[in-house]
Amino acid sequence: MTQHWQLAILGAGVMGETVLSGLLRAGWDAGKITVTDRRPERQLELQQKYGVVVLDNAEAAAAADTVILVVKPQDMNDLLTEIAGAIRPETLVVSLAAGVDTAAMESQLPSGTPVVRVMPNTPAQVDEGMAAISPGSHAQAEHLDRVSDILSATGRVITLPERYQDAVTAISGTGPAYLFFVVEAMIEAGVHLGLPRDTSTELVVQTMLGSAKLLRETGEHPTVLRERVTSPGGTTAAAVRQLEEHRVRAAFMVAMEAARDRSRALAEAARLDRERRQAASEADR
Ligand SMILES: NC(=O)C1=CN([C@@H]2O[C@H](COP(=O)(O)OP(=O)(O)OC[C@H]3O[C@@H](n4cnc5c(N)ncnc54)[C@H](OP(=O)(O)O)[C@@H]3O)[C@@H](O)[C@H]2O)C=CC1
Ligand SMILES: O=C(O)[C@@H]1CCC=N1
Repeated sequence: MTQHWQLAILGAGVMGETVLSGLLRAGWDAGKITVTDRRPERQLELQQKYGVVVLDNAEAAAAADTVILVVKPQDMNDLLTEIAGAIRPETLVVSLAAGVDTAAMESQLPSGTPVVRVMPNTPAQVDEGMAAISPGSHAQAEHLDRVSDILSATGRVITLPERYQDAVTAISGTGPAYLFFVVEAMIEAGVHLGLPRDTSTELVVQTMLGSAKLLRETGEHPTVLRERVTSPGGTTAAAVRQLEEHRVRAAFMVAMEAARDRSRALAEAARLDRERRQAASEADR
């Protein structure tokens, strides 16, 4: 893959490393990717493991055409303040943070900076990621193409209006955790039914993988696939009745609403933090 631009990944924790390792697996040039992180031991680890150059945030942003921000939402205001002076008119800024909207980022960057907001997920670690991307007010098709190139190295990419991003965060961004939770519960249930833990784990993981593949490859509605497993008066009907009685479907609904609301609350907290800083800096003058 020909990589025409210099990339900086600012904040190489779980998700930053997921993007970095995915790009390198896909054949991107390590010499054209710089990374940053807060802790010196983490910086050394990244340098040794991936052979990438580690810089500070402002240096990395100044040298890059595309700057990918992968810090926690709560750390975003500090990071934007740190790099704003290093952003050139042609620099594309990409954020992977939950809840942080493009208007908020644009307000902290030089006027006219193209910004793209992304919600990725960790299955990108095995090239089965799902990412939704949304343009800010100055992002053009070429910027979306560039972000799509980066994320399609590790999975699927869709472009959506930004108003959907809180819901996307609740579904595909957070979703792997719900599925791991279900897997944990099923493994534990298998152990309670008397299976050895490793046997229960193998049965559950392969069932999860096979079911996902069946959904994707047949394109059938999940209700149809579930009905095919449900013999009249059989074991599945007995189990699903219990899931309904324990309101598992309703629990998913409220859990995902809570994730969506938390995404919105993170944006609101960041907004209040910016206003507090603004007021403090005006009081200092
Ligand atoms: N994990 C996931 O499944 C997903 C995460 N995201 C988003 O990705 C972002 C990162 O999440 P995640 O990777 O899980 O979090 P991590 O805490 O694992 O990674 C964030 C990293 O950024 C570092 N950091 C913080 N501030 C700075 C700074 N100013 N300069 C350089 N590095 C800094 C942190 O250092 P330190 O450890 O010292 O704090 C940490 O190593 C979040 O905004 C999250 O919403 C989106 C989708 C999925
Ligand atoms: O839990 C979080 O806030 C991040 C965003 C989506 C998945 N993990």
